[in-house]
Amino acid sequence: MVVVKRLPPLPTVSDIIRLYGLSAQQKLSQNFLLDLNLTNKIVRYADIAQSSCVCEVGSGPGAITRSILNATNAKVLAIEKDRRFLPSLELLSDATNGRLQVCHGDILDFDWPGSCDNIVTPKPWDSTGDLSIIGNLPFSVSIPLLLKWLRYLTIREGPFKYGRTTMTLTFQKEVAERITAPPGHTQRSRLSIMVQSLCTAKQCLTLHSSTFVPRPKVR
Ligand SMILES: C[S@@+](CC[C@H](N)C(=O)[O-])C[C@H]1O[C@@H](n2cnc3c(N)ncnc32)[C@H](O)[C@@H]1O
Repeated sequence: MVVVKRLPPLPTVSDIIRLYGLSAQQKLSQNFLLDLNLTNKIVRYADIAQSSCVCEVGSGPGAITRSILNATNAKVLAIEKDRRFLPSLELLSDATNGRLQVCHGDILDFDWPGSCDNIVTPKPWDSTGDLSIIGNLPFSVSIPLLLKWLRYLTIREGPFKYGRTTMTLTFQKEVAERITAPPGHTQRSRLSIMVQSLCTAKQCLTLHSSTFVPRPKVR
């Protein structure tokens, strides 16, 4: 039986936002999830219990981060571009005895080998790897990031050199529909073909815009 060490009592994510004065910035697509029941559900869909390392893209105030830390014993790399979130993420890191590592930077330039080679054991390409990726993606970055990762997939580089990597990511609804559209579907596009030729893609959950704070202007 695997015993998962849960986080000690902490201020709520809403308290963290208030305490640190973390107003959302539209230019960084900051739309936060504050409901831990929902972030727990997202993490359950991600099925990361067996992963030894979980990379979270854009941790922000850390609700998904907390859910990952409560659900698994994995090492968590929180990649966040906005330095205003670093103190609150470091606070969370202290509560985990360093199981959470905070990486300040842009996910588009992330040094995968430098950050993961010492933590993740490479597996054969066709078997489940020890690395998982999760993220409530900044909408402004989601398509360039996906295209960059598809390129990495073809050469088995970046996050894809450790075996099969599970990615659980949020996209705008119409982008998710394009990614998963089967042949003949009205949303079938180049994106559907590129993604589906390299990955198994499925839509797990539809998040209503009212679940984000602030509410995004897109669907
Ligand atoms: C939609 S918010 C999600 C925040 C948090 N994970 C949540 O669910 O509440 C996107 C987060 O990604 C961060 N971000 C934006 N662009 C980024 C980039 N290029 N690299 C890393 N993080 C980025 C933002 O600062 C923000 O914290």
